[in-house]
Amino acid sequence: MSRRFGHAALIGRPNVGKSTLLNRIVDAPLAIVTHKPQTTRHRIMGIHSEARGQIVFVDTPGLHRRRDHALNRRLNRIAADTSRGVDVLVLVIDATRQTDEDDLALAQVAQHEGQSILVINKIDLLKDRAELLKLTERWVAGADFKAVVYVSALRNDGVEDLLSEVFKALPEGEPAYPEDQFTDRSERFLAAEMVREQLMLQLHQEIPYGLSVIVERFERTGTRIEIDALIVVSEDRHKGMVIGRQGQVLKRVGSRARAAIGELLGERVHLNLHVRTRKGWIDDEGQLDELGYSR
Ligand SMILES: Nc1nc2c(ncn2[C@@H]2O[C@H](COP(=O)(O)OP(=O)(O)OP(=O)(O)O)[C@@H](O)[C@H]2O)c(=O)[nH]1
Repeated sequence: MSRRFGHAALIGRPNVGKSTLLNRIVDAPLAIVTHKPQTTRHRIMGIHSEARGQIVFVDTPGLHRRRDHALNRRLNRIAADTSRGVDVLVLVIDATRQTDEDDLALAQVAQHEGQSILVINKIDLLKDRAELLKLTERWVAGADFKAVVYVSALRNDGVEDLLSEVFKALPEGEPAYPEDQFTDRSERFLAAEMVREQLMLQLHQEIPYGLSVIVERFERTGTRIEIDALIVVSEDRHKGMVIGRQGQVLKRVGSRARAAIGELLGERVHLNLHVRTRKGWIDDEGQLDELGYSR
């Protein structure tokens, strides 16, 4: 059997479960997952390798209706750029809830020249199978999908079916990455994302949007990895919230992130966190560059 190789983009509105699905596929906490929408800000690749071949999955930030911040405009552009030039578009929707932001993603599928697959995710939350049929009929009418796959990323149901459908849609080809590599991202980047994940879990709704994490030092000493990470907030009053009374919040973030990074990399980690205010960074093109957001 000849092997297949290609790229598949996961698209869909924020919070439908794209990151959870990507983590299932690569079997690692690669894309950060929280209960808050707009978590994914960067383009992340997850590489799946097996006997049938290799699929490079590209996770994209969910498309946003609001274009009033420079950050949102960049996120929408990354999502649109990513879906061009891939072999397969995988549109993910939430079985329990659709909004007009899903229509933005559907329009992207309708324009795509390659093949597309529809993933109806979170089926664990759906009690009535008849609902699922109605939902499917409605969505397949909107674009020319090669397949429809029912998934619960949370319970790891249907992920294998999705992989089979993607392989069918890919051209023959040899793997481009070593078989043990599961992402294109550096360990440094993954460490910063894990600190950001913990911050988002610990803080209130308002702050995480204006918050970024930079790893300033990532160094292997004999027995462990030493990491210095800087947390950037956009307002002074947020600094206190990140630190918490007697440093409690920051301490909790630090110990959980340290454990998560250690687990992902399989090594002992020492993590130092610092907090600094940079006013208005989410609207400042220069600071967005510096913080690593691609243009
Ligand atoms: N019940 C259930 N919840 C799910 C499932 N998949 C994802 N979720 C939850 O849905 C929420 C959003 O998941 P994410 O994976 O962050 O969604 P996303 O599409 O990557 O969101 P953005 O990063 O904002 O684009 C999280 O709370 C997940 O735990 C599923 O199959 N079933």
